Amino acid sequence: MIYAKQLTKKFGELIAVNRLNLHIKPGEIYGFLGPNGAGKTTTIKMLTGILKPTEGEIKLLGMDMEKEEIAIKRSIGVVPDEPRMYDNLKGIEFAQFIMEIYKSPKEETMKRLEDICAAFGIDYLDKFIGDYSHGMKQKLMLATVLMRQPRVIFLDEPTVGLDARSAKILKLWLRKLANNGVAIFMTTHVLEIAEKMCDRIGIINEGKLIAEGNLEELKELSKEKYETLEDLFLELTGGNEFKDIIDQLGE
Ligand SMILES: Nc1ncnc2c1ncn2[C@@H]1O[C@H](COP(=O)(O)OP(=O)(O)OP(=O)(O)O)[C@@H](O)[C@H]1O
Repeated sequence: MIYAKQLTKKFGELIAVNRLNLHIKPGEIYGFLGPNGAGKTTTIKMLTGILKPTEGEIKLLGMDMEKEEIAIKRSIGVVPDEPRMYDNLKGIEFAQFIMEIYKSPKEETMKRLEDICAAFGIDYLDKFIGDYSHGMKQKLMLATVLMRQPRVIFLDEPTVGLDARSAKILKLWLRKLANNGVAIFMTTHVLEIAEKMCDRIGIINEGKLIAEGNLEELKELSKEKYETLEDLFLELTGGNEFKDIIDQLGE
């Protein structure tokens, strides 16, 4: 569903993503973790056709990004960390606009949108997007992606800005989609979410994928037997340099 081979992005001298290999299967929720500036968003941008890689190969749903970019973009769903929408449209107008762009069957998609809005507590489709909070925009963005039923979904920090209820609904919703064969690629800084939600986790640091596997496999990789993903993550990404500071702060 998601395949990347030797994926690399350079910004001048900086290698933001360095020879990344990924292989994500149908029904899998893949968590992509890494410290600030590690290369997560750059990876998502390349995988979703927003940014052209310097080197490497991308295939989504068996299609080659170089040859079938439009067909890929039509088939996938992307929820960016900063949802950009048209402030002068009402929520419902934005949803209809998306349906038209993607040529979604109207009646059926509208029915799904209603169900999603009911689940996420979206009762503001008749109001202008310009008057929404960050979380309200995030939920509308999610709804307009989910209503299209894409087979592959990318989410950049999906729970940021969501209240506890919406975050919980999102987790359940994504698991249901995965059970139906959808592949989900998400970044998060919330390690607890990765631990609870993801079937497999990849850790990127300074552009390189330094570890990958399910929770048990990742724990095997660490020098010490860690109980939590947080401790393991800190070890793998060099965060133990801060151990003294953490000790001073009394943890
Ligand atoms: N358009 C750009 N031009 C130059 N450098 C960039 C550009 N976009 C990203 N970078 C750099 O590439 C590196 C990776 O950035 P990226 O946004 O992918 O990190 P991230 O893992 O998503 O970080 P965060 O967790 O803070 O969102 C950083 O050093 C960043 O400064």
